[in-house]
Amino acid sequence: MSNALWVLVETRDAVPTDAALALIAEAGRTGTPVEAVLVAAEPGTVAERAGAAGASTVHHVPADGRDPELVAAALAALVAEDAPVAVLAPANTVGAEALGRLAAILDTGVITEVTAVQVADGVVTGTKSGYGGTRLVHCQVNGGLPLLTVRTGGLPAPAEDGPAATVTAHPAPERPARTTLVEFLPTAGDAAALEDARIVVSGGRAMGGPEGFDVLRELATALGPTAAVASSRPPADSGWVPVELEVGISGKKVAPDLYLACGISGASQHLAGMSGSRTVVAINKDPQAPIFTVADFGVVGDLFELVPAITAAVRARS
Ligand SMILES: Cc1cc2nc3c(=O)[nH]c(=O)nc-3n(C[C@H](O)[C@H](O)[C@H](O)COP(=O)(O)OP(=O)(O)OC[C@H]3O[C@@H](n4cnc5c(N)ncnc54)[C@H](O)[C@@H]3O)c2cc1C
Repeated sequence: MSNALWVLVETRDAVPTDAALALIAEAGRTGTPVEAVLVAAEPGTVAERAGAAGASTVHHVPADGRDPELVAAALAALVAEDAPVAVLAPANTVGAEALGRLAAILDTGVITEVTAVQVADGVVTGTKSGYGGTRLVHCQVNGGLPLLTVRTGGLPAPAEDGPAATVTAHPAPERPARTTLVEFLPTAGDAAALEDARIVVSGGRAMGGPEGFDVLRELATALGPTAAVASSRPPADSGWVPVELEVGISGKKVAPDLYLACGISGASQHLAGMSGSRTVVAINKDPQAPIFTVADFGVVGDLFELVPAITAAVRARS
């Protein structure tokens, strides 16, 4: 059995995502050796970047890493050769589905949406929010190989000062027959940015329509490329923004450094998607709005006056 934590590394245009590199560094903070698993046509720059972030080895499987069924099959074949201490993946669409499938293949448990990982005496524990975002809980897998999806938005960027990792080549998995990925459709640009964003500017029903989100996009643009726009459920349900921008129990789970909730009341279903955020700032006209109970900083006022003023202040500083 390998004594390492395995981290599933995703790439965009053959470059590892910031989320994957941050997850390698988070795994390294447990004091356990870290190895990366890359499912992609070519290793690209992953050996250098993953090594610099703290991985000693990159297990390279030449297959389409955007297909969760292939990723699960690749991981299952690797685990059969050399089982790790645990497998970690970013808590995004591919990571969640791939580890869910892997759990079914290996008959083990998967802990989803964790915000921190600990390893003590070989036992892996994931910290996650529970009970609608009102509590933090520690979870462990009983018996089988622990699988964990990790929210990466709030993880610090790695130092990237380590040596390049060794690349170990593995054969492509046999294609599982249950599904065929026919075509990748483009997602909204906003949606692609949300999962890795360190700042999330989120709007609720108070935005009033699609054009209401313009003030949030202007603020996100002023804050720079690490900022992205999100929404509560009503704007997504009403078609004001793409459904991929919805945050909550039935939407995306985000854990950025800063979550700015604008005109969002703070329903438990929404809190479940953003309670892992490091700092929450809320703007709401109603001083009794429940969002203020979870906010680190609250501003009672009209978002259509306050948000443009914040944007102007950010632009003035930069
Ligand atoms: C099964 C289920 C799943 C759900 N899943 C989700 C989910 O994943 N995500 C989610 O978000 N919701 C989800 N919901 C819906 C959830 O219960 C709430 O209805 C929803 O979150 C409310 O959205 P909101 O805060 O934008 O709107 P509202 O609750 O209507 O709040 C709007 C807020 O804006 C404030 N406001 C109005 N005008 C202004 C202004 N000009 N300036 C500043 N503040 C202003 C108001 O004071 C109010 O607090 C789910 C519900 C169910 C039943």
